[in-house]
Amino acid sequence: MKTAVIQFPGSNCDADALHAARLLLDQDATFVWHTETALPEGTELVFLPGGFSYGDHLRSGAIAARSPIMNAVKAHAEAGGFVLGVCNGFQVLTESGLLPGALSRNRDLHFMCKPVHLRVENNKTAFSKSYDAGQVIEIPIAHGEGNYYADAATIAELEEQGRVVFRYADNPNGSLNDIAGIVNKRGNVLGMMPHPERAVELLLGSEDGKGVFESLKAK
Ligand SMILES: NC(=O)CC[C@H](N)C(=O)O
Repeated sequence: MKTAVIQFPGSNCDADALHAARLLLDQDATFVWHTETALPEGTELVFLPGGFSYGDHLRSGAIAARSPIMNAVKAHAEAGGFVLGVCNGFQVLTESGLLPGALSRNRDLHFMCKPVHLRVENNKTAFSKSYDAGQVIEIPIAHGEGNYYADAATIAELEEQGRVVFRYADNPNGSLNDIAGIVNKRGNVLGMMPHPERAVELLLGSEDGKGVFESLKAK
């Protein structure tokens, strides 16, 4: 699966994202700088990595969401292409309107960096089909603003449509309904705060994140 990893000033999980993509999806995965206006020909997956784009100035992901490459990312998503946003990438997706809701300061106002347990709530999506329904996986979080919020109608819609893909087993940040990852209505855009790319080899402590990439590969 041909993958483009978008780099913003302040991205810091871009190398890990590229490594995971090359390991599990496609040797030819490439970086794309945020000032570009087009994705490489034939891109199937856009990977928005974690980090502190623009130093989290204004709000996490707010400036990155308005960078030139995002027009191409939106067009890619509208055409049905896959988009995976992890951590700051999830924040960029909510800020750009590709996913609903917002990520606000963690409940305890601390940056948190630790492995957490997630329950796979929906294993029918292109990003989760290699997991079992209800499977509990261990993937690290590393964020200060991962507290998922949306209005009650949006939360109800996400739940009714099975769009909560990953839920925290032990909510670390105050996210409504323990939400750790959601998909858009069409199912081709996933945002999640935990970092699957940091859990793709046992050397890293867990390989439970591999399923996200293996699901995409099997799509
Ligand atoms: N690892 C990350 O992507 C950090 C995300 C974000 N800037 C935060 O701290 O909330």
